[in-house]
Amino acid sequence: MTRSHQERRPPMSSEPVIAVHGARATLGSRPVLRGIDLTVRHGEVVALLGANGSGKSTAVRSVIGQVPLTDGRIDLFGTELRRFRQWSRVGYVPQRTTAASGVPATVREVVASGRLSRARFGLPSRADKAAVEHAIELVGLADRAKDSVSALSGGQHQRVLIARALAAEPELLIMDEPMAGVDLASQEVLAATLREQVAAGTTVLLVLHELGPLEPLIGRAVVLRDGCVVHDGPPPEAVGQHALPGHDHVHPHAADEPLRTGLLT
Ligand SMILES: Nc1ncnc2c1ncn2[C@@H]1O[C@H](COP(=O)(O)OP(=O)(O)OP(=O)(O)O)[C@@H](O)[C@H]1O
Repeated sequence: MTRSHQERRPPMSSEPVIAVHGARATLGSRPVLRGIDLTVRHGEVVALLGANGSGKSTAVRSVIGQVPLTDGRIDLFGTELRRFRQWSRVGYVPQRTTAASGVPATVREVVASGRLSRARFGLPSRADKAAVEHAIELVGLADRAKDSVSALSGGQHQRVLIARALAAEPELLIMDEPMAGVDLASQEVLAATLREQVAAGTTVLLVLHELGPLEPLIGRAVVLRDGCVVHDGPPPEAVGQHALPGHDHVHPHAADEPLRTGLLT
């Protein structure tokens, strides 16, 4: 990332970046998280793995405050979630949806929206604009910056979402299945982008259904089953080949999904 990104980093703290203790959450009447513990320390790259419906998305959505806990506690950067306000330190890339957004925003506008949490006094500063351009370059879309996002492929959409998260130069990047439905060329761009973030010291929590091209970056894997952690340690070797014991993940983004997907939903 940029020099300013490196310089901006606070001194290494012994506080975990994410600390989840005994987290329970219910969606509808269904207990989806059933007492999860998860700790992510500064500079770690942690993959959250598990079968469809095991609670991965719910777990990361609870970490960013989108799903309330019925029990347990979550701290971000040493602050209890309900008192945490420093959201510009956190970049979030949601799971890609297939709903059309219909929003005729350009690539640059969508990426710039990710910088709003850092902009002061309303107008974007020179540094804000530079960070937006840098994020667009990182994901290899500089030549598409003025194009409407509705003209992009699914993989390019995903790159825009990631650039939007990177525009704020977050210290913690949380991504929900960033490789889902992404073509090989975009996967390589995303892996290179992530490598650069990790080298700059960014802490990363990723929901994945296979390690794939990100495998060399992953330091630890946490595997969920039925809302419980069943493994927390080295990435299971066979995950890249879909051979995790009990693996029954069916990918939600099948090849026949529409190319145009909702960016802002
Ligand atoms: N809004 C909701 N209301 C009720 N149940 C829900 C809701 N959202 C998710 N669920 C259920 O909660 C469970 C966990 O869902 P979640 O999306 O966290 O799983 P996941 O591990 O991320 O799955 P996937 O790999 O398919 O994305 C599933 O059984 C799902 O059907």
